[in-house]
Amino acid sequence: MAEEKPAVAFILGGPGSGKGTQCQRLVNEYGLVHLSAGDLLREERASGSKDAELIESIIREGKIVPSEITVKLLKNAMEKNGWAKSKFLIDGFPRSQDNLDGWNTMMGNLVNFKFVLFLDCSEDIMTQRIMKRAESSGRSDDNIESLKKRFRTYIESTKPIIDFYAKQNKVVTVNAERSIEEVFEKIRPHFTDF
Ligand SMILES: Nc1ncnc2c1ncn2[C@@H]1O[C@H](COP(=O)(O)OP(=O)(O)OP(=O)(O)O)[C@@H](O)[C@H]1O
Ligand SMILES: Nc1ccn([C@H]2C[C@H](O)[C@@H](COP(=O)(O)O)O2)c(=O)n1
Ligand SMILES: [Mg+2]
Repeated sequence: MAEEKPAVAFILGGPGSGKGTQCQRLVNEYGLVHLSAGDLLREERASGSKDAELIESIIREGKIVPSEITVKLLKNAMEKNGWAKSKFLIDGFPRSQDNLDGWNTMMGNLVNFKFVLFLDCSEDIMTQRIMKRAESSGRSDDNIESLKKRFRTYIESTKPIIDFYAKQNKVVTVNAERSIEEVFEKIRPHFTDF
């Protein structure tokens, strides 16, 4: 019998829109598996692998790591979590056409892609949140110079991916400017049958 395909939702939005925060809420509520592409890249950087320096320079510059690296990390993490048994929230991916092409080539036929959750938030609010987070996060890209570059990358490379999925009616857009609880209440119904 053919193996069941894991359900996948992509969670997208600008830096500080609340992707990680809302994924954690969904994990607590529905037992989904949260995989943050950024977290996996930071772990890979910390492991000192051959890609570590490249990942660090790209993260600091607010650019996007090549899909060969990121898709492999995501696939490994999905396998570790139990391939077909799990339902995955993939946070911060695909962030570019290269990410999307790499995913389609390596994973397209292996998963049951459901939809993109887009957390829509103004740059002003995202800046306030990231600068607050910077006080304790220790992230090398939580500073105003890197943040400006991340916003540029978001507009130039990630927004077109969200638009691409929107044209196929595959995007659930949620206003992410409200409190954590209010945002979660808007998101929750979309995951009851996920
Ligand atoms: N709705 C909200 N209202 C107020 N603060 C929020 C809200 N959502 C998240 N935050 C706070 O904003 C900061 C950024 O949130 P989070 O890390 O979830 O964003 P993100 O989209 O994952 O960002 P990044 O892309 O940089 O990883 C955190 O400190 C978080 O506690
Ligand atoms: N698909 C991805 C996701 C993340 N990165 C890099 C570049 C981002 O600025 C950084 C942090 O990601 P976040 O934790 O903010 O989601 O990680 C990437 O290159 N490709
Ligand atoms: Mg995050």
